[in-house]
Amino acid sequence: MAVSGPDAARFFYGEDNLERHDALPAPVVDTLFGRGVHTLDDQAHKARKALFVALLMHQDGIDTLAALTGKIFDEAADGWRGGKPVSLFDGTAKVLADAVSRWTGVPENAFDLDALTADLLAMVDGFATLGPRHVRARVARVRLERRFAEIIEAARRQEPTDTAVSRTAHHREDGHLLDAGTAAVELINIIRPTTAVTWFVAFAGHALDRWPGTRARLRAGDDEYTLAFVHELRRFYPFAPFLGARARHDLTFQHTSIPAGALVLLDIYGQHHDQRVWPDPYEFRPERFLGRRVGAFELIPQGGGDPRTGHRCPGEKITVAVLGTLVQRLARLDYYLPPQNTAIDLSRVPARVRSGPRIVLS
Ligand code: HEM
Repeated sequence: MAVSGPDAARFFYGEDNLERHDALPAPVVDTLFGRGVHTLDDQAHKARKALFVALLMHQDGIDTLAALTGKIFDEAADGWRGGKPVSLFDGTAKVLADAVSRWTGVPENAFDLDALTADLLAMVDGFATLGPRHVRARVARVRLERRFAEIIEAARRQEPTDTAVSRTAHHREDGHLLDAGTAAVELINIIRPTTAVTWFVAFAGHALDRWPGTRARLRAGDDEYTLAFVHELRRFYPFAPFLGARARHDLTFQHTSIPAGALVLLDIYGQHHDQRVWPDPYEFRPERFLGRRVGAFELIPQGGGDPRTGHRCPGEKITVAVLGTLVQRLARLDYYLPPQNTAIDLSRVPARVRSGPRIVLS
């Protein structure tokens, strides 16, 4: 059963209504998420989630990652100059994979950066599609889980430090370390989705092209407007289309019965384009977020409710901070879009800008 709207989100995240194990299709687990925190419930979820909250929701750490990403983006953009078209998508993905690897403390020579970036993108790009992209996603997951398990084992042979690699390696539940494979899955659950912010940077390139009036306040470094722009990006453009969970017992939602075990889908895209919540939902208008307090169940590209206790994404603050830094930098770059097809390709999940977009820096 599909449900939509803030009341549906409240119901979806309501204590004791739904559970996650067995809710995600195997093709999604075997590519995008791995067998980790996304599939846990109750006490097991609480214990695992504590690790992510500690690693990802600390303001100093968020600021450090955003600043590092900005610095690496500036260096990369210098290399994009010279008149040749560059894919904003590919260029940004490499910046993000580099920044998050350094921030989490992945040993410097553990990966070839291009190969790592390609594998991280493949896991996101192929989870919802059968065929070659899906095969590529599975191969990427197997390869990265194996390599990250080695990195976890190496970290265990060293004194604990403050990095995410070390803290994941030494994280204990019920007094026991996680097996190295599971610890690897959870480390990838930080590195992969940070790289996935690429999709939204590409959407920002699309938005700046379609609505050039949005550029000035970003360029000026107006942080309040930048936050509004980032929220509007995450509302307007499609990313995760829906979330799934199973009814723990017989339930009723808005007079409709949901039998125990039934799959409940929360329609994210539908909620973000519901005009009762967002007037003129198909207009890209960052101003709608200025001065607006966003409720915990209204804007849900990364889930709803409380990320500390429920399944809501613990990386949302990181996403917002990193995107804010990058969209301001993008707005300040002097570039143009050569002729290309910038349509949003909805046949892909996640959708993406068909051409990248490709930009030319002067
Ligand atoms: C492109 C940006 C991102 C999007 C669209 C996104 C979206 C989501 C969604 C929809 C969920 C599932 C919520 C649920 O099951 O109720 C989720 C969970 C999660 N996300 Fe993100 N995310 C993003 C970025 C990040 C980042 C940057 C990190 C880490 C640095 C991260 C780490 C996680 C983790 C660990 C979970 C599992 C939480 C749990 O099951 O308790 N995500 N994300």
